[in-house]
Amino acid sequence: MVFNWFRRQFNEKTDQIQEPQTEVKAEPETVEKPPETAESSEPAPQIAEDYLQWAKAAYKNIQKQQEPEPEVEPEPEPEVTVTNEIEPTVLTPETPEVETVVETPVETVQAEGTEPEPEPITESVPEPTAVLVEPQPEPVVTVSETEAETLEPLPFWAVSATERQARLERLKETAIEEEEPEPSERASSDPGMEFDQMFMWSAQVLADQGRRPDQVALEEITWLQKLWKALGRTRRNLLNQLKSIVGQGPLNQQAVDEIESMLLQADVGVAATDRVIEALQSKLRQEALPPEQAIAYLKQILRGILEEPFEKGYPITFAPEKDTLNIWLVTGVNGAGKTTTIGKIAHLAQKSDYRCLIAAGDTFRAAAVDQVKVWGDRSGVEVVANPGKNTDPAAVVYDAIEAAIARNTELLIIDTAGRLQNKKNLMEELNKIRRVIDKRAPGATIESLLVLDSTLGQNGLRQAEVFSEVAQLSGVVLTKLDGTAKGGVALAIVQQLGLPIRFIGVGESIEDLRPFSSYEFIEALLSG
Ligand SMILES: Nc1nc2c(ncn2[C@@H]2O[C@H](COP(=O)(O)OP(=O)(O)OP(=O)(O)O)[C@@H](O)[C@H]2O)c(=O)[nH]1
Repeated sequence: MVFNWFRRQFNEKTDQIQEPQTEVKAEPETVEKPPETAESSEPAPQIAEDYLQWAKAAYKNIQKQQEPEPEVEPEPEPEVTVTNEIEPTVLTPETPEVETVVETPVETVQAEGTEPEPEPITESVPEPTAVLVEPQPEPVVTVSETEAETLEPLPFWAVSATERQARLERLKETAIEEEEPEPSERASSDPGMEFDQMFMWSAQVLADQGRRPDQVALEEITWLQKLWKALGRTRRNLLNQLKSIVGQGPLNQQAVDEIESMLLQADVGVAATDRVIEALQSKLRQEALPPEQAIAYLKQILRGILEEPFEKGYPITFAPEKDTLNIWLVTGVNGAGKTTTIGKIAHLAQKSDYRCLIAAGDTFRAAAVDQVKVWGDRSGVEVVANPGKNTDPAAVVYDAIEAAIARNTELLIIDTAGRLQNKKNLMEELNKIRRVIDKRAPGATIESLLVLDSTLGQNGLRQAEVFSEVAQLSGVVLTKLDGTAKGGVALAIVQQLGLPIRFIGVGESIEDLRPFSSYEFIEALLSG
């Protein structure tokens, strides 16, 4: 089964008609919700029961997804080599014959301190200069064996009661005699269906967005739990203060002042904080807000800020179009997490059934090129790179487009300059890359993503402003949200730049990046 993360759609590889799932806007009001949950945010017991029913149905559906495919005579699956992280070899003419594209690397030596002379983009196809680095084939193993190795065993709550019992037996045999841990708070009285609170929170977030239990995939629940954990620091800071502020009864001016300082501490930034305070105060003038509704209203204001770019014309869905060439330029200062992000997006594209290719266009440092190759190996995506030092990025892009066209690639991810020292050079380099694309792939859909380190807080904003002036950005990738207690910077960035956040990174591993959902982000910040 393929889960298209870019569209959060669930396309089983059967001819079963999947009801297309509309892109869920973050405002739950705009999405059908069980009527009883339309108003209050605090589920009454009856509503909790609804969530529980929903969770049970989702859990059963997830279990069904995990069952091995029924034994049918499938056509022999092509053997897939899954490569682990190993040193790639740069293909050079001496490399033993391989079927990939091998170019004679052109060693260009630049006089010190001069930018390489821009090569004239001639009409005739120039001697290609980049090489295609294929991950070194490991001893061929079938994907299923590898999946078994690399996939974490299913979480405790996602296996059947018998499997759970078996695991407990195995644990007891090997466990050192210890106090039996207090069972975590159960969200269900039914012994056959014991969910932890995290599963229930994930289920509620999906149910509130109008998702049907039979549309939910295990990897969505897993991601929501990762998001919840990653935002833990920011949530604890915000929620503890918020509950003590709104807990004093209907919101008053003093409470609003305290909320203002709380938001500024969370790096929401002055502009976005002013908007929140203004909205709260005008609401105050209309009606007294009891605690739960005050928090629910605050969530709504914050979501409104994060979704404003969509009202200004940015598309809600940010997904490569199938069966066409999409080119995503990735930019950002070195250290922001650009290379890691490229590897994660390539991995997500692979998982979502897109044919993907990476171009190592940040040629300023050889180390950056090598790093992109390592992430190419990790994600199983080929990398087009130029073995020369400080070569012309446009030449790498040119060859990458050639390779992409030859392979019917659907998503070409281009790593671009990571330096900000000289805005003019950066702008020229990015414009030249766009000219090459316009010339070699005029029909391609081009997007440009800025990778920002969320731990930089307000300093990241200044960086973002410079890039947004020169790079015609489609959106932002916010990294390292797991590393900061100031997740509020997301609001500051959207408010300041008017750009949507497209992806968030919550860890160093390849699974730690997913498309951004303002609803889920705010729920993970302010629920609990
Ligand atoms: N905790 C955490 N670390 C991250 C995340 N994204 C990237 N990193 C780490 O941040 C560091 C920099 O990431 P890179 O991808 O190398 O950054 P870069 O922008 O390519 O910078 P250069 O490598 O200098 O070109 C690495 O140690 C990454 O593992 C994230 O979401 N969370």
